[in-house]
Amino acid sequence: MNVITQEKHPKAIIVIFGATGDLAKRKLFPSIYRLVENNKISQEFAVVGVGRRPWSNDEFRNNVSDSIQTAMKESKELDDFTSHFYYHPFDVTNPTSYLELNNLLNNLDGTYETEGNRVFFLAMAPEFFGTIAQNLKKQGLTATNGWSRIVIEKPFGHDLPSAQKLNQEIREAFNEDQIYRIDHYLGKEMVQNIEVIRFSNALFEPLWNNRYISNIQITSSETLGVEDRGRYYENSGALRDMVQNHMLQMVALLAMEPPIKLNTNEIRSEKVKVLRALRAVSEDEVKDYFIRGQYSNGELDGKQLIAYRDENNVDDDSQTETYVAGKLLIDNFRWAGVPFYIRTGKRMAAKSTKIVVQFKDIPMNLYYKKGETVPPNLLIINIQPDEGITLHLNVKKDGGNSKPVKLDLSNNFFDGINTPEAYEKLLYDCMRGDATNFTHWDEVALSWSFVDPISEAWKKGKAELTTYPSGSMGPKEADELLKDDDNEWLPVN
Ligand SMILES: NC(=O)C1=CN([C@@H]2O[C@H](COP(=O)(O)OP(=O)(O)OC[C@H]3O[C@@H](n4cnc5c(N)ncnc54)[C@H](OP(=O)(O)O)[C@@H]3O)[C@@H](O)[C@H]2O)C=CC1
Ligand SMILES: O=C1O[C@H](COP(=O)(O)O)[C@@H](O)[C@H](O)[C@H]1O
Repeated sequence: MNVITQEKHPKAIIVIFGATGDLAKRKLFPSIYRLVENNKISQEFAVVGVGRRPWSNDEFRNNVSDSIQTAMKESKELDDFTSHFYYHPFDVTNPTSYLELNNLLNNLDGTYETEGNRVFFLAMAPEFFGTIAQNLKKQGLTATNGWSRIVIEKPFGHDLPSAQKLNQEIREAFNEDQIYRIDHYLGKEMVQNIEVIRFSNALFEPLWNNRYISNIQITSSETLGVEDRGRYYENSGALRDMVQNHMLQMVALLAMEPPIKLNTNEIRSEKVKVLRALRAVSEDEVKDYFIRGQYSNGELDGKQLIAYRDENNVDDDSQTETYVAGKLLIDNFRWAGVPFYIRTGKRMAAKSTKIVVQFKDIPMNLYYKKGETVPPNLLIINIQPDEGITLHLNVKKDGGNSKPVKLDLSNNFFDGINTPEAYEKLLYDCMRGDATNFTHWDEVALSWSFVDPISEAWKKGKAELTTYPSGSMGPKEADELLKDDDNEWLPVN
């Protein structure tokens, strides 16, 4: 059972494994800064960074300072803040070094009165997750008077068997309620808003089913290419990188039943039921339900872009997909017959994550001429870069009969554009013991079970790998997927 602390300003030592890396610099340090600045966590905090580089505390603090200046786009005196940061270099595969780390943590515990509370944030490659978890336990770092929690970055495995193995290794050292598996989409303001939009509006919930909804489309497109992550991405592809986690989590939130209570166990259990109800796609059916693509060269905003195969650390003949579109069916009473279309890709025309809920047509067309169709009502949940909701309605306007209009509740309607960063929220939740927006093992396992036959079919060449020009919205084959159902992708930019 997770106990959410009532303490307003939780206190703990945060140990970041991989503190010299990209994630720590771009996301974690600025998030900790904002938590302290906004008085969310106790001013009595300490952060210990672990990496192999032989940095001193001062070098580490300068790196933290740089990261915050870059993220906040301002230069502020940060010495006071960075004085809470300590660096402890060691190779995480060396068990004896954990004893020295423990001594440091015990000392800092005394200095900052953090009551033995520890967050171990694993911002490192997944092959180290099991070793670190086990050493933390064996060398006594979790045996304190306070609480110990472990935060695991993605990817959580490569397929179901590897995820099971990893889970077992972590579970030998930590209980499920101490494990916080990060899916940073669950920390996004508008992803968290899906539940609120659904369950606090009499307008939507009665319509949220196969009687009134025609289809749901989830798009998460990126303009960035694979950047310097070719080595990782070659073994991952868009299916494992985005679909297995972020996309399926959004499907689960959109499709789940109202939980009995808004607590961790009830919400997770409803999401699990959705993942269990996902219609499995057999290897031979994959080509009918999923399209995979890879970006070729192209142009975006006047800039020439190279093909995926020409990126660093990418095979000249790579078969890795940088784009996936799919049609998912949920076999339960609420959703039978309603396709959930998903698409995600790199080097697309726009950076945009949006959910479009398309309602069914009204029974009779009174206002449009014969041959004209009434534009469908749409509820659009804008996740990023704009945050908000847009409702497409038809009203009488400009003296005409009926015209489509948009009811737009965007950023400035909500409380400011500066909604907290996903990592900021998730770190705070973890320190309060709230695991609701982290993925339970059952969700991870079910997601891999769904995704594995797809990657297996692709590995066996059972479906074509198409290409799409960089700067486009993906391969044309993805349009066919919807056309077969008389649907089409609705624009996201
Ligand atoms: N970067 C991102 O935006 C995202 C990253 N992730 C995940 O976060 C994790 C970290 O990613 P990222 O920060 O990009 O990776 P980096 O390669 O930038 O950083 C890796 C870190 O691991 C440390 N490290 C590697 N081997 C050892 C070792 N044997 N002992 C001690 N430290 C070691 C490195 O320290 P040193 O070099 O000093 O040894 C470095 O701090 C990965 O699981 C990734 O998938 C997830 C989502 C987004
Ligand atoms: O987890 C990941 O997400 C990012 C996209 O995240 P967003 O918050 O910018 O939408 C993606 O670029 C990366 O490949 C993937 O690992």
